Amino acid sequence: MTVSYVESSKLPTAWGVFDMHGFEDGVNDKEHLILSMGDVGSGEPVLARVHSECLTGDALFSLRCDCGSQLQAALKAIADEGRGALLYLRQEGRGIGLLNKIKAYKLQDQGADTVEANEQLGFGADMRDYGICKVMLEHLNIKQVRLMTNNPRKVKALTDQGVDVVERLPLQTGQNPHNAKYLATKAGKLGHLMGE
Ligand SMILES: Nc1nc2c(ncn2[C@@H]2O[C@H](COP(=O)(O)OP(=O)(O)OP(=O)(O)O)[C@@H](O)[C@H]2O)c(=O)[nH]1
Ligand SMILES: [Zn+2]
Repeated sequence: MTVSYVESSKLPTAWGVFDMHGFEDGVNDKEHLILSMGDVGSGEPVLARVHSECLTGDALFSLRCDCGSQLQAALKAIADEGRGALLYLRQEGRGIGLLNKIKAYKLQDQGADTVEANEQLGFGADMRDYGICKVMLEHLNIKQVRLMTNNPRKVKALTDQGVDVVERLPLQTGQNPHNAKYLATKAGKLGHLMGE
């Protein structure tokens, strides 16, 4: 087991008061979070979001992607149900890191799409690893999830490691003129299900 639970506290947000649980990844020293609300360990499937860190979108209001809008929509959906969990995974830039994402953005400014930019830098299109999710979910006794995502590969990655994804819920929000090409590339090259 590479990820270990460290501590929990309350986290009041604009949408309600979440329970924040901190985890430490022993392999790469990354610090991951779950924000949960309600009795998620009761055995009923849990409304869940596995969100990959995007500093520019989540914290800096970037319109280059849809991450910030998806993060807000997921937290609101969980608060509306009064029960759910958001895993916040520190795999910035689809796993290549913030500084490499800036390099990828520069290549995109020069005409590359999000996949081509990663490849020109010597990375795969998507370097993320969801291997820690099961242990994090098990800590809260979550066995079945209703997953908010447009990414079927994320569903498969979780299923492959033994997380029971009983339902996939589209999470389409935050479209704007600046991210139109980005979203089209996700649908065309990365298999994201858009337009539902
Ligand atoms: N390398 C790279 N990473 C990006 C870029 N734009 C966003 N990201 C990162 O992509 C991750 C989010 O992944 P997305 O492909 O937008 O969405 P997803 O998580 O696969 O799918 P959803 O669950 O539907 O949101 C975050 O880690 C972002 O930092 C980009 O142009 N290049
Ligand atoms: Zn983003």
